[in-house]
Amino acid sequence: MAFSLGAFASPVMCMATITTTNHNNSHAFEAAYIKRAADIADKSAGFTSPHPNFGCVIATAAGKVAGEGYLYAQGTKPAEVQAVEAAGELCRGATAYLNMEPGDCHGDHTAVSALVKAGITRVVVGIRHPLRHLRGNAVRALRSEGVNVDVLGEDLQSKIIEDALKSCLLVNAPLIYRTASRVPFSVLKYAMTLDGKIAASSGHASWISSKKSRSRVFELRGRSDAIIVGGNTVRRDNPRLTARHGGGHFPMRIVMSQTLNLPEIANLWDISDVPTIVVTQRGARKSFQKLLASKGVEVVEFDILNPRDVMEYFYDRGYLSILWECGGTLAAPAISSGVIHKVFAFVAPKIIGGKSAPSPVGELGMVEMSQALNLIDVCYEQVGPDMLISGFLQPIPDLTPIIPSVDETSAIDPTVTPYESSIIFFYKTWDPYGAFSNFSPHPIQMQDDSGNYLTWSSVEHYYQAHKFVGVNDPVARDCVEGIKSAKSPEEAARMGRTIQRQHPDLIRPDWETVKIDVMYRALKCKFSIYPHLNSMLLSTAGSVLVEASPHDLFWGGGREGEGLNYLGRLLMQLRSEFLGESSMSNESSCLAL
Ligand SMILES: NC(=O)C1=CN([C@@H]2O[C@H](COP(=O)(O)OP(=O)(O)OC[C@H]3O[C@@H](n4cnc5c(N)ncnc54)[C@H](OP(=O)(O)O)[C@@H]3O)[C@@H](O)[C@H]2O)C=CC1
Ligand SMILES: Nc1c(N[C@@H]2O[C@H](COP(=O)(O)O)[C@@H](O)[C@H]2O)[nH]c(=O)[nH]c1=O
Repeated sequence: MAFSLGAFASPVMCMATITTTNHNNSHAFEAAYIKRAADIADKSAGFTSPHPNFGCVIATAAGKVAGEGYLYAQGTKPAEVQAVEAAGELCRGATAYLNMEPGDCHGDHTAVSALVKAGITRVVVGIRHPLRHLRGNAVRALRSEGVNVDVLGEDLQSKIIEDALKSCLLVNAPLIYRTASRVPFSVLKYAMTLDGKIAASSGHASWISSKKSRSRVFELRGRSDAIIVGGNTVRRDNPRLTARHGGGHFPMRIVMSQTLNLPEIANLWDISDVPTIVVTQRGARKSFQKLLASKGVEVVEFDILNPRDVMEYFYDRGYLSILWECGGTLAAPAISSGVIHKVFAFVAPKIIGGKSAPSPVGELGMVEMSQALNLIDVCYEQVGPDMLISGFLQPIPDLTPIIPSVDETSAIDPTVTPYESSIIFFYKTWDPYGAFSNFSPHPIQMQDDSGNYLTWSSVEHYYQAHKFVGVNDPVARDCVEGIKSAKSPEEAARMGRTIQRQHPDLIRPDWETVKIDVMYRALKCKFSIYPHLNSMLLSTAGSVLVEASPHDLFWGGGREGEGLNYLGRLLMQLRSEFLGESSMSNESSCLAL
């Protein structure tokens, strides 16, 4: 079977290759059905936003497709329900293939109960739901109903399965990127001549790419929530930016203009078919803002108009994917601020020349080829006479790990089952598990290098001060004393971090290698000498512990599990060690208070 992944995920001449082995052969059917589910899920791209694209294929034990379905638009019948209805009685004992674990926005488990009631006995899931509050729920619910669930990459592993898994990631790439980066998934698209120009030096650009390529652009538009251009493109091209002939939905149009020095009459101000939003600098041409408002064009002012702030704003408004069709002036800051995830470049076999003719990306401040940004997962596809080159600027984020990697989980704590364990988040001291925070008011007594026991007001005091311990400099010794007598853990943290930033020369040279051990010793003392803390830690056995710091990506878990969560890991390691000991023992370098 051969299925295409659609415009954002074109399979044509992709760099990834599949090597077939015996193991792969046994997974070939599984992979084909999952790819089919991803393929039909892709049909709704643009319509389901901000929901994911869901597809479901039901196959009988004999390998016959009995029913299919995909989520047509948000609020419509779930893919699983449609597939079950189509398959009818053939569902009994059949396998359902889902490109993504179903969500459960309304709390009614519609998809799960449809599969269970229909008599499906096995479900193969492409990827777990990317949103943390939904991730794992449906898989757990199906398993608790006795359905055999296999998740790609977890329960099924082979090269061919990896490839099918990738199809599932690609079909919901916008949601995955949006979740990880907290900006909408952004694609920069441009058409350029073979000599790298997006217009003649006069600014004339219609047309560089062929009609076939431009039809492809309509498709890309139809998969996006909005299209962005800069002020110059509006002044020069008077674009419409509609998805005409594309068959997709009609995206919003967004114009970024600092000056608002824009024409009074423009195609984009005609909002009879699609709305337009103009984003601008606060206070820019108030009279023009009024004119736009009178035509029904929404104007949004920013203190400083830049791509990142604009993208964060549209993230908050729920946008999933954005197509940038600007020129190089705006494309450059969009790339350098890290908001562009994917590039679609249509290269036409034409040469226009011209020293001042614009190119697709303006100044990025790079001076050596070694600084060039390399695209990932590059695809080459011929569209009419043009070549379409597409690829990602940032790798597809891995949202699954919490500890962070599945392989490491059992090494850290064998009581934790990756994916299926509940997660206990802690962060602020007033949270239910706030005592796990290093800021909790639990003094510890630790032996110093000379064997004397010193009291530290909190783990944080001890940790921050040890950045400067052993440095042969009176200023470093003062830092240790200053942090030790800080009035609160917050103050200790502030002092330690500020001095580290301003005087990196005062930090002990081995800090990066010893800091985990420093923290481990302090935590071991804290959880050894306070019996109620020890019990609290043991009571969490089997759960993943995550410090829910959105900022600290080393000690904390980050906003969406992207952090390394070293504090959570150390606590799980300690828990495992305590559970392995018959009685609580005190570390020799730590004294009970
Ligand atoms: N072949 C192709 O694929 C395409 C070709 N073109 C061609 O390119 C030319 C226009 O390119 P270009 O001049 O680069 O136009 P852009 O579309 O990149 O627009 C640049 C404008 O964007 C606005 N802007 C808002 N915020 C920022 C910011 N933070 N940084 C930079 N600019 C910002 C400014 O508008 P303001 O001045 O109003 O404040 C600026 O002048 C035209 O000839 C057009 O035909 C354009 C798009 C695609
Ligand atoms: N010149 C050029 C493109 N230019 C882009 O398309 C916009 C015009 O869109 P519309 O008014 O809807 O047809 C224009 O402002 C610019 O953003 N695109 C392409 O695929 N190929 C081309 O050769």
